[in-house]
Amino acid sequence: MTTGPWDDWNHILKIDPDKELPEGVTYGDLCATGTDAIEVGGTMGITEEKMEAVVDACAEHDVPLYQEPSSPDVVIDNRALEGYLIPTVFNAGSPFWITGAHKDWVRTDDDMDWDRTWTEAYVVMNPEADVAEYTEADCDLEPADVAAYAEVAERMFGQEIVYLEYSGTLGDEDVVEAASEAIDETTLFYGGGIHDYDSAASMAQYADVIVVGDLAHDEGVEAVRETVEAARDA
Ligand SMILES: CC(C)=CCC/C(C)=C/CC/C(C)=C/CC/C(C)=C/COP(=O)(O)OP(=O)(O)O
Ligand SMILES: O=P(O)(O)OC[C@@H](O)CO
Ligand SMILES: [Mg+2]
Repeated sequence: MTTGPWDDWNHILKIDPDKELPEGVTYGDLCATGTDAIEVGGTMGITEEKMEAVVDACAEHDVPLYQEPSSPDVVIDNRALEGYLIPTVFNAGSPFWITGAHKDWVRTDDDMDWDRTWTEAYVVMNPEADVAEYTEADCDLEPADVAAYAEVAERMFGQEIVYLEYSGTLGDEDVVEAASEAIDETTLFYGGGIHDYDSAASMAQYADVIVVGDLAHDEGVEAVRETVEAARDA
């Protein structure tokens, strides 16, 4: 299976263009936390203008930048981006979030930049998160269900990334462990509720890459650094 830059990552910082930074914190400070990559994205309130502003603010700093669009109309064409990580939600309630939005996107673009485009096979796990409501995800899943989704993603759909998304709450270790055991070459991303060294370590023991989001907006740089350290130690 082809590999990607994420093979060498431990930590991603996800910056939400619709959220403020804590007082005194700059995008440059967040780029300098030691994170391996920055994903720019969020579910609600996203516009091209907000996306551009964050990408431009991070562009001069030495960290790979990726856009993670929540819909085709917010995809931006910005050379500072290494590329696009496009979600597809395996447990979505509507096929629109599995292949429909993707079809619409490709249909409107006659010059797709495939060399910079990858997919992330999401399994959305927190029913309270905006992303669960947005995609009408079926979050009522046992570890064995999640493991099966992960195996299907790798073996049947050739996905290079499986993303366990607990956005806003810390996940169940048994679920993350089951998913990690179900896949071989595919890289396991885990995101949701990571807020300190220990919570980062608990997920990084099973996930290949941990994704930290709201912490950057709520707490700032030191808290994010702790999670980078945990990801590296794992
Ligand atoms: C085909 C294209 C270009 C886009 C569609 C991509 C899809 C299927 C998006 C589905 C939704 C999704 C998985 C978005 C990714 C970003 C994400 C999960 C953000 C975090 O969500 P929350 O934390 O719930 O949202 P807020 O923090 O904005 O409330
Ligand atoms: O904001 P948190 O809860 O850290 O979640 C990170 C990321 O998985 C959200 O898409
Ligand atoms: Mg969020």
